[in-house]
Parts: sequence; structure tokens; C-alpha cells
Amino acid sequence: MGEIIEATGLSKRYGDHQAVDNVDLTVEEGSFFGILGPNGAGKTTLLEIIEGIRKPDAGTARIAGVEVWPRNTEILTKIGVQFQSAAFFPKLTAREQIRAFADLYGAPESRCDALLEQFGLTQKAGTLTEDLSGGQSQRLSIACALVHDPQVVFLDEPTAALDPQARRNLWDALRGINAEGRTVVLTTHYMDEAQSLCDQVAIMDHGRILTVDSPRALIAHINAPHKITIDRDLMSVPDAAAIGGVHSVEDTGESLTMITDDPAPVLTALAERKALAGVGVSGASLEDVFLELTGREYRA
Ligand SMILES: Nc1ncnc2c1ncn2[C@@H]1O[C@H](COP(=O)(O)OP(=O)(O)OP(=O)(O)O)[C@@H](O)[C@H]1O
Repeated sequence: MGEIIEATGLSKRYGDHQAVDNVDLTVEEGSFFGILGPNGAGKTTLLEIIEGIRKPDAGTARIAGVEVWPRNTEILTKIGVQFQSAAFFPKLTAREQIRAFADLYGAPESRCDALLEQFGLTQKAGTLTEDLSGGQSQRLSIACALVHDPQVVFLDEPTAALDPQARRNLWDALRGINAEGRTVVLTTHYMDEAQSLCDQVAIMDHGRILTVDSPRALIAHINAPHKITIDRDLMSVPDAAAIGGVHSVEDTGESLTMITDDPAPVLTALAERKALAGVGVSGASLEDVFLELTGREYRA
């Protein structure tokens, strides 16, 4: 498998604002690729340039070897695009919506029914799209983006504004799309989403890509310590601080958190003192990676 997307030197300015700043990006065919960054980082603009729907000021992007700008209809059959706000035709049911998309692409009706089934919408096929829940609407818009069986699927913040259960359901559906062999490129401002779904994550801030790697490698490369948390009443702060390998102790009033580079001996010491009630151990996360890269806390 080679590179399905190759972008070099992409830039886009709106007035004084450099929305995308000299971005190079490659995406491996079949991967689940995330562009992660806070609101306003430039994710949507970058995605639209790569999709070939927004003209960059500079740089080039290719999908499957084909340059995306000037607009190239050859690419339309290869890509599926789901926009941030689902754009449905008014007054149509879910089934009529997807059939309208299928007609545009010359896809068979059987494909529509299969997609409604795949996205858990068979029961909702006769419902007007304005009466669908947020999660159902998002799933329908992704199903519509897949109607012509594209090789690459672009999703712009697909889980924004969904409740936690609907987000998890959508994650499963997105994993399914990728498992079918499609390349998925997704923008998100949710760290946990990028960490859970993506093979590769590009962290974007102020129009620039700061780093690209697997979530595991990004986390492994920073030296963030582990945090071990126990119930507050099990131990005094000085006793916790005296355990070998503990750098510092945080007292929240309900729990004690010990900061350490090496959790195993600390856990052993806690076990010996029968002080493991409520224990939780957490390592570094993508939030720590963002902090290390930018020097500031992540605020989506
Ligand atoms: N058409 C436009 N004209 C002027 N400024 C724009 C335009 N589109 C986006 N911007 C600005 O460019 C910056 C990047 O916007 P963009 O939507 O690409 O970021 P984003 O990371 O996708 O953020 P969000 O998650 O909020 O969509 C923002 O400051 C935004 O206000």
C-alpha cells in the first residue's frame, strides 16, 4: 500500500489570518488518519483544500496521484465527503435522501438499502431527515458520502454535538468503514476520539502541522510522568511523598495523586501498606503531547 494523499506546501490566508501555513502531509492508503486541533486551528480549511473544493494560495495536493486543483472531476468518484453540517435536500425521508445521492452518482438502489442497514437506519428509512436525531442524521450523511463506494472518505468533525452514547456508536460505524479497506481522513477537536480511532494523528495548531505519528508513538516520545490515584483517607500526604520514586503528591480532598516515572515500585509499596482502595493509574495522553508541543493546555 502506498500513499493515497500527498500534499506539499499548502497555504491559505483569509485577510490577515493565515488559516493554513505551509502544510506538508502524506496519508497511507487504508489508514485511519486524524487531523486533531483546537477550534480555529485550520482543520476544515486544510481538509477542503485536500478535497479539491477550496483553492490554496500555494502548494499542491494529490489524491491517488491526481492533482486536486484545478477542480478535477476524475477525483469525485474516488472520494466521499461528509461536511460539518449535514446538507440534506429538504422534505425528503432518509431513504429518499440517500437515493437522491445514489442517482447523482449512478449507484444502484440496492446499495442504498445496504448502507441504511450498515448504519442502523433501516427502521428510520421512512422518516423525514428533519425528524432524525443528531446521531441518526450524522450516520445518514456518512452513508450518503459512501453511496458511490469511494476509496477515500473525508469526515469533518463527524461527532461534534453528539451525546457520548451517539459518539461511541458513530465510532463503531467509522471503524467499520475503515475495516472495509477505505482510507478515512477525519478532523476532530476531541483528543480521545483521535487516540481511539486513528492510526496516524496530525496535531494542528495555528495553521501548522506540529507533528504526525501514531497516538502511541506520540505519547511514548514525551516524558510525561504516570499518575497513581488512591482514596484520600488511606494515607497522609507526607507518607505518600515518602514512598520511593514519588516526585510529588496532589491532594484533591477526595483522592491523593502521586506523580512518578516508575509506577510498579510505588504500587508495590501501596499494596504493602494495604492502601490500594480506589487505585487508578494513568499515563500520558495526547493532551500532554499538545502541552509539550505548544506550551499551553489543550482547550478544544
Ligand atoms: N471563509 C472564511 N473567511 C474568513 N475567515 C475564515 C474563513 N473560513 C475560516 N476562517 C477562519 O480561519 C481560521 C481557521 O478556520 P477553520 O474552520 O479552517 O478551522 P478549524 O480548525 O476547522 O476550526 P473549527 O473546528 O472551528 O471548524 C479560523 O480563525 C476561521 O475563523
